[in-house]
Amino acid sequence: METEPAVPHHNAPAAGSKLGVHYAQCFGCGDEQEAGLHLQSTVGEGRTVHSQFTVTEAHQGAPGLAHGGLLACAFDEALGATVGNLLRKPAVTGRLETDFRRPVPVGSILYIAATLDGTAGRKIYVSADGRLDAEDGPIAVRARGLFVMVGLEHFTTHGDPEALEKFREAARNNREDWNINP
Ligand SMILES: CCCCCCCCCCCCCC(=O)SCCNC(=O)CCNC(=O)[C@H](O)C(C)(C)COP(=O)(O)OP(=O)(O)OC[C@H]1O[C@@H](n2cnc3c(N)ncnc32)[C@H](O)[C@@H]1OP(=O)(O)O
Repeated sequence: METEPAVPHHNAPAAGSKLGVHYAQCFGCGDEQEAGLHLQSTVGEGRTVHSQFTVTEAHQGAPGLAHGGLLACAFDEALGATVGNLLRKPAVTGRLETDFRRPVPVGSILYIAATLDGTAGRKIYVSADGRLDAEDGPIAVRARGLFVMVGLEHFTTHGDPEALEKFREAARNNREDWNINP
């Protein structure tokens, strides 16, 4: 199947919109996860989303340095937020590749710029660069992801239906519409 350009949903948030927490318990963005990454994201121009993540002592691997797995988590979240908010269709990570180019010290801010690269049927291709301490800082991490669109039953079958209902209620209160039938 040919890859086509990804077209943002007509109700996708406009450039400049700050994206809220999608789920309070999410390790990537949730505000009820004390040691979580607390990623904050804003929609950029075109098919981009910009996210920031401050590396704390809770995120160490080697002393004073971010753990690579947590950096991969930050990219999973940033790429997932890009897919979910721009396409507004439920999708899960099928594949995530990360290149770690520079060490990321505790106290750094990682500036992650993610772009929707294309779609092929249910597959969504997305990639991101993470720069150290400034939007034009040196690239520390690069990632490419393949997300796969799923129906809502993916979450009701495998996840926690009660928590999912609260999530949907919050989305309804925010008047967010999801296309749940990719
Ligand atoms: C309001 C909006 C707010 C939104 C905010 C949201 C923010 C969210 C932030 C959250 C961030 C965190 C996000 C997370 O952390 S999501 C959590 C981590 N991910 C998962 O748990 C997913 C687990 N995997 C699965 O459930 C299934 O394997 C899926 C659903 C992915 C596919 O199983 P399914 O049976 O349904 O489909 P299929 O197997 O026929 O595959 C379909 C197509 O895909 C291709 N394929 C599949 N896998 C791979 C692979 N690894 N490499 C290359 N290709 C792969 C496959 O070849 C096929 O292609 P084709 O043959 O058609 O060409």
